Amino acid sequence: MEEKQRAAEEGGEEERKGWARKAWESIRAVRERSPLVQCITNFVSMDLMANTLLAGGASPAMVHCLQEIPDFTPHADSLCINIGTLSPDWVLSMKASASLAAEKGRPWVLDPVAVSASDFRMTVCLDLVQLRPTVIRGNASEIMALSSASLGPNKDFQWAGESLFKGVDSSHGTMDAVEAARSLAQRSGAIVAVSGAVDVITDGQRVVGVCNGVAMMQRITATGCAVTALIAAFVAANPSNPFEATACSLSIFGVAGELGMDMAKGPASLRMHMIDSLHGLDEPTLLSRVNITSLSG
Ligand SMILES: Nc1ncnc2c1ncn2[C@@H]1O[C@H](COP(=O)(O)OP(=O)(O)O)[C@@H](O)[C@H]1O
Ligand SMILES: Cc1ncsc1CCOP(=O)(O)O
Ligand SMILES: [Mg+2]
Repeated sequence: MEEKQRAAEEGGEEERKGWARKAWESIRAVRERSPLVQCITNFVSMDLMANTLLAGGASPAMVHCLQEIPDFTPHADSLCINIGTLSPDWVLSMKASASLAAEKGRPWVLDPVAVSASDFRMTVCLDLVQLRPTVIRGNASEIMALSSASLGPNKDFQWAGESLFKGVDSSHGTMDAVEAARSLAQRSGAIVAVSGAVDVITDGQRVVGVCNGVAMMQRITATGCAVTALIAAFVAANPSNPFEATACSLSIFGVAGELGMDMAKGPASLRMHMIDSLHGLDEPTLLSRVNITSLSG
């Protein structure tokens, strides 16, 4: 019995080390290739998102003007679409850009911020899901609401508590969202990532959990938006495996949060130290801290 337990623990450590190695290779690829990431994002997140991309080794560009999309999107290595401060003219840009990215075979990532805040937001998000995002990253409440709505209006199946949620912060834990995420991934063809204390990533079959980060990250606005953009950079630089790239980017962002927290006095200084830590992340630190494990076969 003891022997079996030891073997399982050793297996777990071997798996963790394997993921840590992948995480290091994936950030190296971002640093080497410096992918150009086009962001159509909310006003709140623009600064943190651009600085997170730069600290991670990517090149951010906040370009949302409809007239610029045909010239710009084909040159971007990936695209991040975030519905946080939505308005009708931006929806046109989002759809044009997502269609072009898909046409060119470029990855694009969707952040369904506060998707259940209004019918308008939900309808736009469902339309965007039809344009086949490579990755969808939201918090638990957002993924549960989007997954439920994507089943269609006549389906009587509802995720518990989903209708109570209206704001940008989650009122659910990520473990409540595993089945919703898996179901959304299967129906959309996207990798679905649910952020929280344990980030959950699924391609509809495999499910992994990322146990990095600190709770204080939730007290800084736009950390979720920023990690979605980081996913877009990682998927661009590691195109052959978007599932692994997504898990690695969430883990790396979490590690930056952990390192930043060692120096921070509160949310404002954590924001600064997190960016510094992401920029300075080295191989030994990453190899010892990445904490990704399978949650199912
Ligand atoms: N309780 C927590 N412990 C550790 N990390 C967390 C916790 N809550 C959120 N995070 C991290 O903070 C980042 C933003 O996630 P989250 O707050 O869920 O997104 P959003 O801002 O979209 O609601 C993610 O990298 C996530 O892993
Ligand atoms: C506060 C707020 N309001 C509209 S978008 C936004 C930022 C949300 O950022 P995040 O989803 O990363 O918490
Ligand atoms: Mg969010």
